[in-house]
Amino acid sequence: MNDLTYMKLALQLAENTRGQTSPNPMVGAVVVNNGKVVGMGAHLKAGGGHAEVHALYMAGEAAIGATIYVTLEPCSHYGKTPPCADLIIEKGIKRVVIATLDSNPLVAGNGIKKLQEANIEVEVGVLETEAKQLNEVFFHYVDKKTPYVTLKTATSLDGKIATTTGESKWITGELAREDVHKLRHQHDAILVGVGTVLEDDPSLTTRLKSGGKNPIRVILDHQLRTPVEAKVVTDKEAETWIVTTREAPLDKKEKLMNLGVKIIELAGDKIIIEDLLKCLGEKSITSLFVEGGSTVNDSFLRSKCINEVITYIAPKLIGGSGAPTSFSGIGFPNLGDALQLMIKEVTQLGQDIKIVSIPKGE
Ligand SMILES: Nc1c(/N=C/[C@@H](O)[C@H](O)[C@H](O)COP(=O)(O)O)[nH]c(=O)[nH]c1=O
Ligand SMILES: [Zn+2]
Repeated sequence: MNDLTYMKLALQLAENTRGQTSPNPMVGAVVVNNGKVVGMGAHLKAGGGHAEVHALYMAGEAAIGATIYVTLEPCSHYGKTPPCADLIIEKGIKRVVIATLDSNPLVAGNGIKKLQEANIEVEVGVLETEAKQLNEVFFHYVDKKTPYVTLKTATSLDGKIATTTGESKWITGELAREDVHKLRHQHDAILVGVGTVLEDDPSLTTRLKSGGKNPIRVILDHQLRTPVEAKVVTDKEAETWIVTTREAPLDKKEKLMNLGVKIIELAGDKIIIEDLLKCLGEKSITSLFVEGGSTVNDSFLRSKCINEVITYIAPKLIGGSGAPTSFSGIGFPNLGDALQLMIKEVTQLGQDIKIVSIPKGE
């Protein structure tokens, strides 16, 4: 067993908390003494104990002279819990192996400095790429203060999201749709346009056999056309925020607010995606799952604010020039302006293909 083995275990512990630690990063820690794992832990929720605290608590006396593997630099500032760097020193740890530094420039390196001043051996960069990938949403949010945007589409082989008569249930199969619900669980918020609310009356909740949390539902609706009897208003399954503009009629605003909907009014008479993301970031939304429809997708596409695209393709041919595709609106008239992506992953889910891609140059 070596450093890689134990850091892989720490990364696995962190990965399994995906969707429950926001707005904090996912972190895993493993304490090893004389070739034996004597403690392990993960940060389970924001405000809860950090991974190192759980692992050191489990290790007890066995932490003396041991090595701790942590996927992110131990914190050195008093947040909701005392600094882990101090605890590591207090518990007698001899060596600290860290996968990656904290991305917050205010704290990066302070934890390490504290440890080295206490004559603890520190090594940084073990499985660094994996650790950065694990928390790419967190690092993006710390850096930009806006949510990491994942745009998802589900189409037939000929790129349709519905038939010419608007029928769309379902294009993709069980496994692909279950995968979408896992993504909903992992995101702080899910976003659709009012067109999708009017067309599908979606609930936008997470329905997984193993349970899962419902993301906050964000509806883009600049004239406030969302019906008061829509599921997202009446089902009380999750918070619903409707983003609108000064064009919204006052009486409709009051009616929806009385039904528990949060109304976010942006300046101007149309919704600018950059302003929307800034506003959501200020409300601690670190990850946003854009589930369409085609008008909203077009606005995000042209805003160049997409961080990841997930495309599900079903082996069906729907046809019909009037059948909608995943992006409508004006798009990019010049091919040279098209959003160039890089494919990161292609998997098959039942009969459907899932493609994960990111904008080139990300
Ligand atoms: N038509 C399809 C989708 N359609 C996606 C959206 O248009 C739907 O309104 C939304 O998923 C409905 O949300 P719900 O009510 O919470 O189930 N998405 C998919 O992955 N496959 C499809 O075949
Ligand atoms: Zn900590």
